Amino acid sequence: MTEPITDPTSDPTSDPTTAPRPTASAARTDAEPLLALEEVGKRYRPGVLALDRVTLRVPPGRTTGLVGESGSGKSTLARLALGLLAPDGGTVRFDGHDPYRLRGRSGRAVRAGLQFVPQHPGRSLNPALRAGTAVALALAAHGTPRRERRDAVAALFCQVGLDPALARRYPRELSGGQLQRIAVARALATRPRLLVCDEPTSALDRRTQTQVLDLLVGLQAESGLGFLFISHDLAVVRELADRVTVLRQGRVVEEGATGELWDAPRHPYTRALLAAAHNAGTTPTT
Ligand SMILES: Nc1ncnc2c1ncn2[C@@H]1O[C@H](COP(=O)(O)OP(=O)(O)OP(=O)(O)O)[C@@H](O)[C@H]1O
Repeated sequence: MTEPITDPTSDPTSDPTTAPRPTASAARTDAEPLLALEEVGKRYRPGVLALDRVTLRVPPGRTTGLVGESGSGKSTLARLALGLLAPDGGTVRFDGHDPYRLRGRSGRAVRAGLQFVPQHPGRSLNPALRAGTAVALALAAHGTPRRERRDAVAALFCQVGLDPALARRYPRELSGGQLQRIAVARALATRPRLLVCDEPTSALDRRTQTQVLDLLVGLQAESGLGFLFISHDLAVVRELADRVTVLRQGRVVEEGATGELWDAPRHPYTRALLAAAHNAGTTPTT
């Protein structure tokens, strides 16, 4: 993004430079967010402003959806949330800590609470390792004793709805849906409080997408996990998000409760995303 962003809307309440920041509505959900990005900016190099004063919060046990088309800054925001990048401006806090500065033993303990579910689990799993070994390595990194790992792997496979026998398979021997469940199992190995899910279902067919979404909903109900759920597809986000932030060219154009945003989108860009979702017929069937 090289030029200042011009907003085509004539609705002044939709303009991020004039509209009130969504603090009041965010504050309504919970007093203390688990993840909070406040007025965050990120510039990769002069002229490439990936994020501009973005505020987004995920309360404990809740789901915040982040939508926007390709290049809007979603993955950059995910990397900031995970502490893989430092912001140029603003603050990022997970459980009160700056994730970029979590170091040492105490830092690792906090960091264990923050995990990632990628878009293409097949690419993030080592093809030379059996699926169970990948999960066991995550358990080992979290300090689970060797003698407990086999049972813990089996329990995690069961938790994500997989037959523990699949732990012996290599990634190439598993379906996309199975790989995504293993990615979730691996993320759960550290008993996280928040999962950052970056397009976790966009590489899956509709039926498998629904199954993975159901899995995430079930995990949240079971263990109070929070999700930052990132997608270009509003229809998918609608399935699980309590609130949605709409990002366009690095700026928040709209934020609100999912149902309200779905029923009465204020910004033309949100309306365009919704229309695209309707036209593509991407609303998952349940
Ligand atoms: N490492 C990088 N170096 C320079 N520019 C980058 C880098 N990563 C991302 N960008 C730029 O920052 C902007 C936001 O990119 P980002 O990947 O965060 O968007 P996105 O919404 O996740 O896109 P997609 O859905 O295609 O993954 C884009 O203009 C992109 O070209």
